Amino acid sequence: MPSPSPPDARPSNWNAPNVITAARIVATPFFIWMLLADGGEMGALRWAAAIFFVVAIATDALDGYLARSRGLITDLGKLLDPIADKFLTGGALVGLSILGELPWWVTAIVLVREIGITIHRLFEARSVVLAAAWMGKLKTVAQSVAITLALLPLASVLGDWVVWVNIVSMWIAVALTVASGVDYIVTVARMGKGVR
Ligand SMILES: O=P(O)(O)OC[C@H](O)CO
Repeated sequence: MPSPSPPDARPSNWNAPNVITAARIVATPFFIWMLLADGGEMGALRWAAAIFFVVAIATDALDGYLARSRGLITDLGKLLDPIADKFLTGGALVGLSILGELPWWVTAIVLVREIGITIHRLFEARSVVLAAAWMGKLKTVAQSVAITLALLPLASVLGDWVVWVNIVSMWIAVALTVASGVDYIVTVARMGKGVR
């Protein structure tokens, strides 16, 4: 009599958290189109783009929670989730710079860090999959807050002080982007030397 095959302990790559992450990647070009189509006019499409961004960021928290709480953490998820975050935040920053609402140097610093770390993470994945560190997650939160403030046409409703809050939040996001990039490089260097 054939013995029952042992249950596969590894979760499938195409589980709910990873499907949500992939959906975020597929939907991001639509967000960029809405942002640019409004031409900085702060009309309905701009509101739609801002709401899309907030919902997409919320699903980022949701898929992370689902993966951790249901034991659905996979190597694919560890690679895909940061890529989805970078595609969304990078797309928002490029869109804001194209619209003339954000200096290109801010977008350039963030893109260099994000693309550099992504390429390195994909390269390293042949031997070890490096999940996001706490500082990288904090950086993503700071970027999300700054971008949300930049996307929402709040200054016309609440006053110019919102602009200053946005500028400060963007500085914090850029500082954390650089700091978490350095943290990533130091961690990888220490791993290379066998230090944990
Ligand atoms: O800084 P990274 O590249 O590790 O990515 C952080 C993630 O986006 C956090 O969800």
